Amino acid sequence: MAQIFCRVLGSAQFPQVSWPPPRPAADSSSSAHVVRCRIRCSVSATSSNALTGSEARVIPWGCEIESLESASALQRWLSASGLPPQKLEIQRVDVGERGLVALNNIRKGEKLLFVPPSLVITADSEWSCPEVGNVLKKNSVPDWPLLATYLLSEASLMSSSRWNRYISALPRQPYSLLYWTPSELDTYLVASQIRARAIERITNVIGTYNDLKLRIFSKHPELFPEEVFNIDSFLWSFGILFSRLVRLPSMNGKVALVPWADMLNHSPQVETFLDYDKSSQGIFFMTDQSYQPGEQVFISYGKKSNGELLLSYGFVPKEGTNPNDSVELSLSLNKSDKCYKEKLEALRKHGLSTPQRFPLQITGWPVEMMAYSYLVVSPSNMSQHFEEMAAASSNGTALKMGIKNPELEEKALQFILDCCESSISKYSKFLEGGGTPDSGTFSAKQANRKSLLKKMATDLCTSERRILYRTQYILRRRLRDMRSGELRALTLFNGFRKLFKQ
Ligand SMILES: C[S@@+](CC[C@H](N)C(=O)[O-])C[C@H]1O[C@@H](n2cnc3c(N)ncnc32)[C@H](O)[C@@H]1O
Repeated sequence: MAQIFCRVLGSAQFPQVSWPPPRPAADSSSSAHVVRCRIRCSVSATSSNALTGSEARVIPWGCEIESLESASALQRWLSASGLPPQKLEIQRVDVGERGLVALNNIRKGEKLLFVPPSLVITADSEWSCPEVGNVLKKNSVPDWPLLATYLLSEASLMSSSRWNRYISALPRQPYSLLYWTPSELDTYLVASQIRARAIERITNVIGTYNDLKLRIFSKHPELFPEEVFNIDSFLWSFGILFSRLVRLPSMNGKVALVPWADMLNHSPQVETFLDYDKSSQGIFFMTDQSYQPGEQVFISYGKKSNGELLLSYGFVPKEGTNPNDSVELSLSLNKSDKCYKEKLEALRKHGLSTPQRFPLQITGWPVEMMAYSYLVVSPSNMSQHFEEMAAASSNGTALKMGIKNPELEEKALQFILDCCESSISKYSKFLEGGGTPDSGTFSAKQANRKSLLKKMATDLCTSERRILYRTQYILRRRLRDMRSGELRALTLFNGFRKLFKQ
């Protein structure tokens, strides 16, 4: 399948920005104009920060996600600005707070939306403060940080920006893992590998912001005032990109924010995605099921696991409804292994390391994980095969029969089973213990947030443990069959021996 929201990252993380060293500073003669036109936003410190757990500034843009007022204003503005009449309307919905709901009968295979390019935000969009955009472009800032800065620059201009209606309807406080504090990640996601992915992502966003600040913002303080371009506002704008940006296959993979289309929620049961229609010159999608009036219409954000959906979009689908769900199992070389160094070297040569994470699905595990396990349990007399095992762990090529033998296979399966069981026990400790008890007193808002995060973490951990239980069951059965097969062979052999002795 081609692309959908935030496909740009796939399973990898945000690419750290590194572009050529800054060129000579931009002409600052126009900066007075920029300062005049930018409405300085006063921000207050009330909520806790995803990075340090310290006090952070409240974002003054956007709205509460359940707010329909700003969504209706957005709808009116879009219609007046060239959005053709729609068969859909923004409404409060059961899944996803606000969503697009069918106004008429919609057939399977129908094309919907047709958002014109003039209503789409891309890296080529005009800046209300062109001086700001020019500095970023002169410094060859890549699309993602450029769009994050664009959003903030336009947001700070409020009604002077043409995107005011759009920005006012964006959620002020999304719940993606980008906004969880380190202590929330540690408390609620201690068992899940998604915690490490969240930390990687937060670190990358901070690194990107620091790069921008060092190379550009600090050199043009009149264009990039700290009140607007700070780490808290960047976390917000990156959060908006992670949860709403689309990559359009028919526009050579161009990334875009598509107002109106980005009100569509995700369903793991549909496969349709947004794209550009060359003939009608608009962003559209083709329904892959029919809808009756009043029903919510969905698209797919991609074949993502529940953990990946929580990471970028801040929600976990209902248990058992996501056919693309998976859980990562972390495998490590044994530090006391005589061949530890040799094995690690072979892994590194193929872009792997220790520990290494592999995705398990309810339907099975990747061949790469099996090859990695062979390498972990191989004795030193198999060192001539380490290289081949490491390669297979990386690219999934089949191991030769000479390497695969029943004894080693049994050891490898037992190793995976042990890792699975130790992971299950971490999940059970969290799920049955309910995490570390909350200490201190909280405002109603803080208590609300805590119970929401805890619910999402519990849903995620329950779905991940379910996959681990299934894997454990299959591994145990396979080992039992192997062992009973060995036993049968041994009994048969002893029977023959007795026969020949007689
Ligand atoms: C592209 S926006 C969709 C519009 C969004 N509901 C709104 O009101 O702005 C993506 C966000 O919608 C919500 N969302 C999308 N699909 C969802 C689902 N299946 N269940 C719960 N929330 C969902 C999440 O908050 C996600 O970050």
